[in-house]
Amino acid sequence: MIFLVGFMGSGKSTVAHQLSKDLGRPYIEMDECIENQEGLSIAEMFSQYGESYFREKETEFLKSIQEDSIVSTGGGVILSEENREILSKSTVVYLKASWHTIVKRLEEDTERPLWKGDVEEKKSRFKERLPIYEQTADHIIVVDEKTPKQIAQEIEVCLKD
Ligand SMILES: Nc1ncnc2c1ncn2[C@@H]1O[C@H](COP(=O)(O)OP(=O)(O)OP(=O)(O)O)[C@@H](O)[C@H]1O
Ligand SMILES: O=C(O)C1=C[C@@H](O)[C@@H](O)[C@H](O)C1
Ligand SMILES: [Mg+2]
Repeated sequence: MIFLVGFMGSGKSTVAHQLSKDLGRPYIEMDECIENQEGLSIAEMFSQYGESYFREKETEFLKSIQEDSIVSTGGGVILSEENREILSKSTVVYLKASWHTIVKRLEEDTERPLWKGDVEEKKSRFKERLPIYEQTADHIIVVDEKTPKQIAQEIEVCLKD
């Protein structure tokens, strides 16, 4: 299993798709799978049942993955110790994007429940998570100013080591 982790907008979904094509391996979009299982969007889960409900579903989903695949995780997957424990049994790649890159990419976004409101709040969430992504990762790939193809190729090199 290869887990791609990183903040919202760091390119996990985009790069997972590219890697999957390059390596001929299946990929899983965690957020989407949970939404399908629950029959609700993430925004609806947050508003109807609260963030903790979504976090429980995230852990259940991680535990249930069987197929050896490339997993595009949710941005907050590294928050729980239990999740980090599960991730540590596989290869974890952190897509490290700068704050500037994230803001540029999510400028138009209205869907992500944790990308709303006060900019300082969002920035402090970003800063708080940085060290956790780094500690959880086996490989750190800086993604700023790179194409998805370049990023996938860098990952492929790391995976060979
Ligand atoms: N290397 C890149 N260069 C330019 N734009 C990119 C790159 N990677 C992703 N993007 C764009 O940035 C936005 C966010 O990318 P993506 O949805 O892949 O991020 P994510 O990490 O999966 O986010 P989330 O955690 O919210 O699911 C998309 O509009 C995507 O097209
Ligand atoms: O960063 C986060 O905490 C999140 C990121 C998204 O991928 C979703 O998993 C959800 O919106 C929460
Ligand atoms: Mg995504």
